[in-house]
Amino acid sequence: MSSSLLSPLLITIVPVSGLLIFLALITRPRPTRIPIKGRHVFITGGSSGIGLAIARLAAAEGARVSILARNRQRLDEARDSIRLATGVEVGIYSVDVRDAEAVARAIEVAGPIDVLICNQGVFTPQELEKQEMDEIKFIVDVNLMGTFHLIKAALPNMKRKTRETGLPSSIAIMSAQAGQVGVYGYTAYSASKFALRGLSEALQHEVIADNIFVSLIFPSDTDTPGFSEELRRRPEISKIIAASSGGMKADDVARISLNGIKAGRFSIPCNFEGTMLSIVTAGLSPQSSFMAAFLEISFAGFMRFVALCFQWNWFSSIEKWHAKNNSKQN
Ligand SMILES: NC(=O)C1=CN([C@@H]2O[C@H](COP(=O)(O)OP(=O)(O)OC[C@H]3O[C@@H](n4cnc5c(N)ncnc54)[C@H](OP(=O)(O)O)[C@@H]3O)[C@@H](O)[C@H]2O)C=CC1
Ligand SMILES: CCCCCCCCCCCCCCCC(=O)[C@@H](N)CO
Repeated sequence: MSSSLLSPLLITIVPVSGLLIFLALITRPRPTRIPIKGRHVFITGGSSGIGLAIARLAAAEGARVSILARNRQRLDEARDSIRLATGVEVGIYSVDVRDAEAVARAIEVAGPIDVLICNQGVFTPQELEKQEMDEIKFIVDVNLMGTFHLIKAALPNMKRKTRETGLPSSIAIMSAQAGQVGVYGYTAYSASKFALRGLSEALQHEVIADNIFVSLIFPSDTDTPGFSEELRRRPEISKIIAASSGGMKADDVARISLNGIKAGRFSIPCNFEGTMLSIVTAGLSPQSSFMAAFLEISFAGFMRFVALCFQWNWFSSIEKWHAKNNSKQN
Protein backbone atom coordinates (compact mmCIF):
# COMPACT_ATOMS: atom_id res chain seq x y z
CA MET A 1 0.00 0.00 0.00
CA SER A 2 1.27 3.46 -0.86
CA SER A 3 2.28 5.68 2.02
CA SER A 4 -0.03 8.45 0.71
CA LEU A 5 -3.03 6.31 1.69
CA LEU A 6 -1.53 4.85 4.83
CA SER A 7 -0.57 8.04 6.61
CA PRO A 8 -4.02 9.76 6.76
CA LEU A 9 -5.41 6.46 8.02
CA LEU A 10 -2.77 6.28 10.72
CA ILE A 11 -3.23 9.93 11.60
CA THR A 12 -6.91 9.32 12.49
CA ILE A 13 -6.94 5.72 13.74
CA VAL A 14 -4.04 5.98 16.13
CA PRO A 15 -5.25 9.02 18.10
CA VAL A 16 -8.90 7.90 18.06
CA SER A 17 -8.14 4.44 19.39
CA GLY A 18 -5.69 5.96 21.84
CA LEU A 19 -8.41 8.29 23.11
CA LEU A 20 -10.92 5.41 23.34
CA ILE A 21 -8.47 3.32 25.37
CA PHE A 22 -7.69 6.29 27.61
CA LEU A 23 -11.42 6.94 28.18
CA ALA A 24 -12.08 3.27 28.91
CA LEU A 25 -9.43 3.50 31.63
CA ILE A 26 -10.57 6.74 33.28
CA THR A 27 -14.37 7.01 32.97
CA ARG A 28 -16.04 6.72 36.38
CA PRO A 29 -17.96 5.16 37.95
CA ARG A 30 -16.69 1.89 36.50
CA PRO A 31 -19.26 0.08 34.31
CA THR A 32 -21.52 -2.33 36.18
CA ARG A 33 -24.65 -4.46 35.82
CA ILE A 34 -27.40 -4.06 38.40
CA PRO A 35 -29.68 -7.11 38.46
CA ILE A 36 -33.36 -6.60 39.31
CA LYS A 37 -34.67 -10.17 39.19
CA GLY A 38 -35.63 -11.26 42.70
CA ARG A 39 -34.64 -7.87 44.11
CA HIS A 40 -36.75 -5.20 45.81
CA VAL A 41 -37.67 -2.32 43.48
CA PHE A 42 -39.46 0.58 45.21
CA ILE A 43 -41.17 3.07 42.88
CA THR A 44 -42.82 6.31 43.96
CA GLY A 45 -45.58 7.63 41.75
CA GLY A 46 -46.03 3.97 40.79
CA SER A 47 -49.81 4.28 40.51
CA SER A 48 -49.87 6.25 37.26
CA GLY A 49 -48.11 7.02 33.98
CA ILE A 50 -44.35 6.44 33.81
CA GLY A 51 -44.10 5.03 37.36
CA LEU A 52 -46.85 2.49 36.73
CA ALA A 53 -45.19 1.43 33.47
CA ILE A 54 -41.85 0.94 35.28
CA ALA A 55 -43.59 -1.02 38.07
CA ARG A 56 -45.27 -3.32 35.56
CA LEU A 57 -42.02 -3.91 33.67
CA ALA A 58 -40.00 -4.57 36.84
CA ALA A 59 -42.67 -7.04 38.02
CA ALA A 60 -42.60 -8.78 34.63
CA GLU A 61 -38.82 -9.10 34.96
CA GLY A 62 -39.20 -10.90 38.28
CA ALA A 63 -38.52 -8.10 40.77
CA ARG A 64 -40.32 -7.71 44.08
CA VAL A 65 -42.12 -4.42 43.56
CA SER A 66 -43.45 -1.79 45.98
CA ILE A 67 -45.24 1.35 44.84
CA LEU A 68 -45.98 4.55 46.76
CA ALA A 69 -48.40 7.38 45.97
CA ARG A 70 -51.09 9.39 47.79
CA ASN A 71 -54.39 8.22 46.35
CA ARG A 72 -55.39 4.83 47.80
CA GLN A 73 -57.92 3.97 45.10
CA ARG A 74 -55.46 4.57 42.26
CA LEU A 75 -52.91 2.41 44.13
CA ASP A 76 -55.47 -0.41 44.37
CA GLU A 77 -56.23 -0.09 40.66
CA ALA A 78 -52.51 -0.14 39.82
CA ARG A 79 -51.98 -3.27 41.93
CA ASP A 80 -54.92 -5.00 40.20
CA SER A 81 -53.69 -4.05 36.73
CA ILE A 82 -50.14 -5.28 37.46
CA ARG A 83 -51.51 -8.54 38.87
CA LEU A 84 -53.60 -8.98 35.72
CA ALA A 85 -50.65 -8.26 33.40
CA THR A 86 -47.91 -10.19 35.23
CA GLY A 87 -49.45 -12.31 37.99
CA VAL A 88 -47.23 -10.45 40.47
CA GLU A 89 -48.63 -8.96 43.69
CA VAL A 90 -47.05 -5.56 44.37
CA GLY A 91 -46.91 -3.85 47.78
CA ILE A 92 -48.77 -0.52 47.96
CA TYR A 93 -48.11 2.43 50.26
CA SER A 94 -50.50 5.36 50.47
CA VAL A 95 -48.20 8.20 51.50
CA ASP A 96 -47.51 11.83 50.59
CA VAL A 97 -43.75 12.21 49.95
CA ARG A 98 -43.91 15.63 51.63
CA ASP A 99 -44.46 13.83 54.96
CA ALA A 100 -40.95 12.66 55.94
CA GLU A 101 -42.13 10.52 58.87
CA ALA A 102 -44.79 8.75 56.82
CA VAL A 103 -42.20 8.08 54.10
CA ALA A 104 -39.80 6.59 56.67
CA ARG A 105 -42.57 4.38 58.11
CA ALA A 106 -43.58 3.05 54.68
CA ILE A 107 -39.96 2.25 53.79
CA GLU A 108 -39.48 0.51 57.13
CA VAL A 109 -42.54 -1.68 56.52
CA ALA A 110 -41.58 -2.40 52.89
CA GLY A 111 -38.14 -3.66 53.94
CA PRO A 112 -34.63 -2.96 52.57
CA ILE A 113 -34.63 -1.64 49.00
CA ASP A 114 -32.25 -2.63 46.17
CA VAL A 115 -33.51 -0.20 43.53
CA LEU A 116 -35.16 3.04 44.69
CA ILE A 117 -36.92 4.92 41.90
CA CYS A 118 -37.94 8.46 42.97
CA ASN A 119 -40.44 9.17 40.20
CA GLN A 120 -43.22 11.11 41.96
CA GLY A 121 -43.71 14.51 40.40
CA VAL A 122 -46.13 17.36 39.87
CA PHE A 123 -46.03 19.74 36.93
CA THR A 124 -48.31 22.73 36.64
CA PRO A 125 -46.81 25.17 34.15
CA GLN A 126 -47.55 28.88 34.43
CA GLU A 127 -45.66 32.16 34.10
CA LEU A 128 -43.86 32.95 37.35
CA GLU A 129 -45.63 36.28 37.65
CA LYS A 130 -49.02 34.55 37.58
CA GLN A 131 -48.18 31.43 39.60
CA GLU A 132 -49.12 31.57 43.28
CA MET A 133 -46.33 31.06 45.81
CA ASP A 134 -48.30 28.15 47.34
CA GLU A 135 -48.16 26.28 44.07
CA ILE A 136 -44.45 27.01 43.54
CA LYS A 137 -43.73 25.67 47.00
CA PHE A 138 -45.90 22.62 46.32
CA ILE A 139 -43.92 21.77 43.16
CA VAL A 140 -40.57 22.12 44.93
CA ASP A 141 -41.78 20.20 47.99
CA VAL A 142 -43.07 17.20 46.04
CA ASN A 143 -40.37 17.01 43.35
CA LEU A 144 -37.30 17.98 45.38
CA MET A 145 -37.94 17.71 49.13
CA GLY A 146 -39.94 14.51 48.63
CA THR A 147 -36.90 12.97 46.93
CA PHE A 148 -34.70 13.97 49.88
CA HIS A 149 -37.17 12.32 52.28
CA LEU A 150 -37.12 9.09 50.27
CA ILE A 151 -33.34 8.84 49.97
CA LYS A 152 -32.73 9.73 53.62
CA ALA A 153 -35.16 7.03 54.71
CA ALA A 154 -33.96 4.30 52.34
CA LEU A 155 -30.18 4.76 52.30
CA PRO A 156 -29.03 3.19 55.60
CA ASN A 157 -30.70 -0.18 54.90
CA MET A 158 -29.78 0.00 51.21
CA LYS A 159 -26.13 0.32 52.17
CA ARG A 160 -26.33 -2.56 54.62
CA LYS A 161 -28.08 -4.87 52.15
CA THR A 162 -25.68 -3.97 49.34
CA ARG A 163 -22.75 -4.86 51.60
CA GLU A 164 -24.36 -8.14 52.69
CA THR A 165 -25.37 -9.36 49.22
CA GLY A 166 -22.34 -7.97 47.37
CA LEU A 167 -24.68 -6.88 44.56
CA PRO A 168 -24.67 -3.28 43.31
CA SER A 169 -27.81 -1.20 44.02
CA SER A 170 -29.41 1.83 42.44
CA ILE A 171 -31.03 5.14 43.31
CA ALA A 172 -32.83 6.46 40.23
CA ILE A 173 -34.33 9.93 40.09
CA MET A 174 -36.88 11.16 37.56
CA SER A 175 -35.89 14.53 36.16
CA ALA A 176 -37.18 15.80 32.77
CA GLN A 177 -35.83 17.55 29.69
CA ALA A 178 -37.09 20.69 31.45
CA GLY A 179 -34.46 19.73 34.05
CA GLN A 180 -31.75 20.18 31.40
CA VAL A 181 -33.00 23.36 29.78
CA GLY A 182 -35.16 26.09 31.32
CA VAL A 183 -38.43 26.38 29.44
CA TYR A 184 -41.04 29.21 29.37
CA GLY A 185 -43.76 28.51 31.94
CA TYR A 186 -41.61 26.15 33.98
CA THR A 187 -39.68 28.34 36.43
CA ALA A 188 -40.81 26.30 39.45
CA TYR A 189 -40.73 22.93 37.70
CA SER A 190 -37.37 23.49 35.99
CA ALA A 191 -35.91 24.72 39.29
CA SER A 192 -37.12 21.58 41.07
CA LYS A 193 -35.78 19.29 38.34
CA PHE A 194 -32.41 21.10 37.89
CA ALA A 195 -31.99 20.78 41.66
CA LEU A 196 -32.31 17.00 41.36
CA ARG A 197 -29.20 17.02 39.18
CA GLY A 198 -27.10 18.70 41.88
CA LEU A 199 -28.48 16.22 44.39
CA SER A 200 -27.66 13.28 42.10
CA GLU A 201 -24.12 14.33 41.21
CA ALA A 202 -23.19 14.95 44.84
CA LEU A 203 -24.94 11.77 46.01
CA GLN A 204 -23.06 9.64 43.45
CA HIS A 205 -19.78 10.78 45.04
CA GLU A 206 -21.09 9.85 48.47
CA VAL A 207 -22.43 6.36 47.69
CA ILE A 208 -20.02 4.97 45.08
CA ALA A 209 -17.84 3.39 47.79
CA ASP A 210 -20.96 1.50 48.92
CA ASN A 211 -21.48 0.13 45.40
CA ILE A 212 -24.62 2.21 44.88
CA PHE A 213 -25.19 3.80 41.47
CA VAL A 214 -27.24 6.94 40.88
CA SER A 215 -29.28 7.39 37.70
CA LEU A 216 -30.94 10.58 36.51
CA ILE A 217 -33.67 10.14 33.89
CA PHE A 218 -34.66 12.89 31.42
CA PRO A 219 -37.95 12.10 29.60
CA SER A 220 -39.53 14.39 27.01
CA ASP A 221 -43.31 14.97 26.96
CA THR A 222 -44.85 11.59 27.71
CA ASP A 223 -48.43 10.47 27.27
CA THR A 224 -49.62 9.94 30.88
CA PRO A 225 -52.65 10.96 32.99
CA GLY A 226 -50.55 13.73 34.57
CA PHE A 227 -49.53 15.02 31.15
CA SER A 228 -53.15 15.20 29.91
CA GLU A 229 -53.91 17.37 32.95
CA GLU A 230 -50.85 19.51 32.31
CA LEU A 231 -51.78 20.14 28.66
CA ARG A 232 -54.97 21.89 29.72
CA ARG A 233 -52.97 24.54 31.59
CA ARG A 234 -49.88 24.89 29.41
CA PRO A 235 -49.21 28.42 28.12
CA GLU A 236 -49.13 28.60 24.31
CA ILE A 237 -45.40 29.42 24.15
CA SER A 238 -44.59 26.49 26.43
CA LYS A 239 -46.38 24.24 23.93
CA ILE A 240 -44.36 25.64 21.02
CA ILE A 241 -41.02 25.19 22.81
CA ALA A 242 -41.83 21.71 24.19
CA ALA A 243 -42.75 20.61 20.65
CA SER A 244 -38.99 20.78 19.86
CA SER A 245 -38.71 17.34 21.42
CA GLY A 246 -40.81 14.38 20.27
CA GLY A 247 -43.57 12.96 22.46
CA MET A 248 -43.20 9.50 23.96
CA LYS A 249 -45.27 6.64 25.34
CA ALA A 250 -44.94 5.75 29.03
CA ASP A 251 -44.00 2.14 28.20
CA ASP A 252 -41.06 3.30 26.06
CA VAL A 253 -39.82 5.69 28.74
CA ALA A 254 -40.14 2.84 31.28
CA ARG A 255 -38.13 0.40 29.15
CA ILE A 256 -35.35 2.92 28.46
CA SER A 257 -35.27 3.95 32.13
CA LEU A 258 -35.03 0.40 33.44
CA ASN A 259 -32.33 -0.52 30.90
CA GLY A 260 -30.32 2.56 31.91
CA ILE A 261 -30.74 1.74 35.60
CA LYS A 262 -29.61 -1.88 35.06
CA ALA A 263 -26.54 -0.62 33.18
CA GLY A 264 -25.72 1.77 36.05
CA ARG A 265 -25.85 4.78 33.71
CA PHE A 266 -25.81 8.20 35.38
CA SER A 267 -27.61 10.28 32.70
CA ILE A 268 -30.46 8.51 30.93
CA PRO A 269 -31.84 10.42 27.93
CA CYS A 270 -35.02 8.95 26.42
CA ASN A 271 -35.16 10.06 22.76
CA PHE A 272 -32.92 11.49 20.04
CA GLU A 273 -33.37 15.12 21.15
CA GLY A 274 -32.65 13.89 24.67
CA THR A 275 -29.35 12.39 23.55
CA MET A 276 -28.38 15.75 22.01
CA LEU A 277 -29.42 17.53 25.22
CA SER A 278 -27.36 15.13 27.34
CA ILE A 279 -24.29 15.74 25.19
CA VAL A 280 -24.63 19.54 25.35
CA THR A 281 -25.32 19.52 29.11
CA ALA A 282 -22.78 16.82 30.03
CA GLY A 283 -20.73 19.26 32.12
CA LEU A 284 -19.00 17.41 34.94
CA SER A 285 -21.56 14.65 35.30
CA PRO A 286 -20.33 11.10 35.97
CA GLN A 287 -20.02 8.88 32.91
CA SER A 288 -19.43 5.13 33.06
CA SER A 289 -19.59 4.46 29.31
CA PHE A 290 -16.40 5.27 27.42
CA MET A 291 -18.31 5.26 24.13
CA ALA A 292 -20.78 7.85 25.46
CA ALA A 293 -17.82 9.87 26.77
CA PHE A 294 -16.29 9.71 23.29
CA LEU A 295 -19.53 11.02 21.74
CA GLU A 296 -19.66 13.86 24.29
CA ILE A 297 -16.10 14.91 23.48
CA SER A 298 -16.60 14.63 19.72
CA PHE A 299 -19.88 16.53 19.46
CA ALA A 300 -19.78 19.05 22.36
CA GLY A 301 -18.94 22.08 20.18
CA PHE A 302 -21.31 21.19 17.39
CA MET A 303 -24.16 20.50 19.85
CA ARG A 304 -23.62 23.92 21.43
CA PHE A 305 -24.08 25.35 17.94
CA VAL A 306 -27.31 23.35 17.49
CA ALA A 307 -28.48 24.48 20.93
CA LEU A 308 -27.96 28.14 19.99
CA CYS A 309 -30.07 27.56 16.86
CA PHE A 310 -32.84 26.14 19.07
CA GLN A 311 -32.60 29.17 21.39
CA TRP A 312 -32.83 31.51 18.39
CA ASN A 313 -35.96 29.68 17.27
CA TRP A 314 -37.54 29.81 20.76
CA PHE A 315 -36.81 33.50 21.33
CA SER A 316 -38.22 34.23 17.86
CA SER A 317 -41.44 32.44 18.80
CA ILE A 318 -41.66 34.45 22.01
CA GLU A 319 -41.08 37.74 20.13
CA LYS A 320 -43.71 36.88 17.53
CA TRP A 321 -46.22 35.88 20.16
CA HIS A 322 -45.74 39.15 22.05
CA ALA A 323 -45.96 41.20 18.85
CA LYS A 324 -49.23 39.46 17.99
CA ASN A 325 -50.70 40.00 21.46
CA ASN A 326 -49.64 43.65 21.66
CA SER A 327 -51.27 44.42 18.31
CA LYS A 328 -54.47 42.77 19.56
CA GLN A 329 -54.49 44.98 22.65
CA ASN A 330 -54.04 48.22 20.66
N1 LIG B 1 -45.39 13.00 31.46
C1 LIG B 1 -44.42 13.82 31.05
O1 LIG B 1 -44.57 14.53 30.02
C2 LIG B 1 -43.14 13.90 31.79
C3 LIG B 1 -43.02 13.51 33.11
N2 LIG B 1 -41.81 13.62 33.77
C4 LIG B 1 -41.68 13.23 35.16
O2 LIG B 1 -42.00 11.86 35.31
C5 LIG B 1 -42.61 11.63 36.58
C6 LIG B 1 -43.92 10.90 36.40
O3 LIG B 1 -44.76 11.66 35.58
P1 LIG B 1 -46.14 11.10 34.99
O4 LIG B 1 -46.13 9.64 34.96
O5 LIG B 1 -46.40 11.87 33.76
O6 LIG B 1 -47.13 11.66 36.11
P2 LIG B 1 -48.59 11.22 36.62
O7 LIG B 1 -49.23 12.47 37.08
O8 LIG B 1 -49.31 10.40 35.61
O9 LIG B 1 -48.23 10.34 37.89
C7 LIG B 1 -47.62 10.94 38.99
C8 LIG B 1 -47.48 9.94 40.11
O10 LIG B 1 -46.85 10.56 41.23
C9 LIG B 1 -47.70 10.41 42.37
N3 LIG B 1 -47.55 11.58 43.24
C10 LIG B 1 -47.80 12.88 42.93
N4 LIG B 1 -47.61 13.66 44.01
C11 LIG B 1 -47.26 12.84 45.02
C12 LIG B 1 -46.96 13.06 46.39
N5 LIG B 1 -46.99 14.29 46.94
N6 LIG B 1 -46.62 12.00 47.16
C13 LIG B 1 -46.59 10.76 46.63
N7 LIG B 1 -46.87 10.50 45.35
C14 LIG B 1 -47.21 11.53 44.55
C15 LIG B 1 -49.10 10.29 41.78
O11 LIG B 1 -50.03 9.65 42.63
P3 LIG B 1 -50.99 10.50 43.63
O12 LIG B 1 -51.47 11.69 42.87
O13 LIG B 1 -52.07 9.54 44.02
O14 LIG B 1 -50.13 10.87 44.78
C16 LIG B 1 -48.81 9.41 40.58
O15 LIG B 1 -48.66 8.07 40.96
C17 LIG B 1 -42.73 13.00 37.24
O16 LIG B 1 -41.64 13.19 38.11
C18 LIG B 1 -42.64 13.97 36.08
O17 LIG B 1 -42.14 15.23 36.46
C19 LIG B 1 -40.71 14.09 33.13
C20 LIG B 1 -40.77 14.48 31.83
C21 LIG B 1 -41.97 14.42 31.07
C1 LIG C 1 -28.49 20.30 21.23
C2 LIG C 1 -29.75 20.87 21.60
C3 LIG C 1 -30.91 19.95 21.44
C4 LIG C 1 -32.16 20.63 21.81
C5 LIG C 1 -33.34 19.71 21.90
C6 LIG C 1 -34.52 20.49 22.31
C7 LIG C 1 -35.47 19.83 23.21
C8 LIG C 1 -35.95 20.72 24.33
C9 LIG C 1 -37.36 20.57 24.61
C10 LIG C 1 -37.71 20.85 26.04
C11 LIG C 1 -38.98 20.22 26.34
C12 LIG C 1 -39.35 20.27 27.75
C13 LIG C 1 -40.45 19.29 27.98
C14 LIG C 1 -40.70 19.09 29.41
C15 LIG C 1 -41.54 17.87 29.65
C16 LIG C 1 -42.00 17.86 30.99
O1 LIG C 1 -41.24 17.70 31.89
C17 LIG C 1 -43.42 18.15 31.18
N1 LIG C 1 -44.23 17.31 30.38
C18 LIG C 1 -43.78 18.01 32.58
O2 LIG C 1 -43.35 16.85 33.07
